[in-house]
Amino acid sequence: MAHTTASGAPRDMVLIDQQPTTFNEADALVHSSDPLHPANHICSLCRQFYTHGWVTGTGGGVSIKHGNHIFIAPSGQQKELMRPEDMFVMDFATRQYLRRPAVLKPSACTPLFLAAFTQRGAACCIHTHSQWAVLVTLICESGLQNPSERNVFSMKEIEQIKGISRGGAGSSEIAEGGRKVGNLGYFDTMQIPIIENTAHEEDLRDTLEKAMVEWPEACAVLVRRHGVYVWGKDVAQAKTQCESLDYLFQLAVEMHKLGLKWV
Ligand SMILES: CSC[C@@H](O)[C@@H](O)C(=O)COP(=O)(O)O
Ligand SMILES: [Zn+2]
Repeated sequence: MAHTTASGAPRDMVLIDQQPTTFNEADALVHSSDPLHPANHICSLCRQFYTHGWVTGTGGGVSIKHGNHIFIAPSGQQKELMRPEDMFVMDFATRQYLRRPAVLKPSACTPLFLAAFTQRGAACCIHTHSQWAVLVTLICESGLQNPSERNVFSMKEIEQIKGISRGGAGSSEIAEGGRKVGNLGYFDTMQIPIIENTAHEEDLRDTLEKAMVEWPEACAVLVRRHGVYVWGKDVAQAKTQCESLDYLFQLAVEMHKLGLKWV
């Protein structure tokens, strides 16, 4: 059995740095025997997402909002090897870290995850580097599907579209801002905006927030040549929407190769 950390360092070294002999209040935030506790859940989700090719090579990530606490994985670490004690915990109201593991840095995706929690009332946000998501943004960029839709991915009349909600988070009939909620129907056109990539992940925040405002029904934002951010009112909704979208992105790429139109 490999006794190494997500960064590849011997596990014992990090245990000395990160696990004080006295179990303090900050550490209590990430220790639970409940597999659905956010600190445990992020680790198991990352292991699953790794097998889909969504978070390989340290890319991508996931964050969970639990009450007033935001759980965030560390930056630049192997996502499939995450441990609960590697998690950062932020107070949502004050944006102060309640727990910062020594040595590690919080994910560069943090401002993007916070945008989903703040603007959409989401409780989970997933970022993938899925090749299907990247390819869809490249096909849109080429204008070969629809020259007037380089900044949005549209699809309709595919059964899996019914797995996508309008807005991704919220449970009432009409959410804040007047947008409709509930899932898309078979004859609805699903539209996912595409924003341009930036040199640094955190610099995506302004355009991602703008896209959230301009596309109030979208439950995700594609990032050109990079991946996708998908959110939901809870972990289950964020995860299943991410799965449905990845299915649709792959299908779209295969349809494109066959010369078929998406809408
Ligand atoms: C392969 S590096 C990818 C990163 O630059 C970034 O795009 C990403 O998704 C993960 O950022 P991280 O700060 O490691 O959580
Ligand atoms: Zn990324």
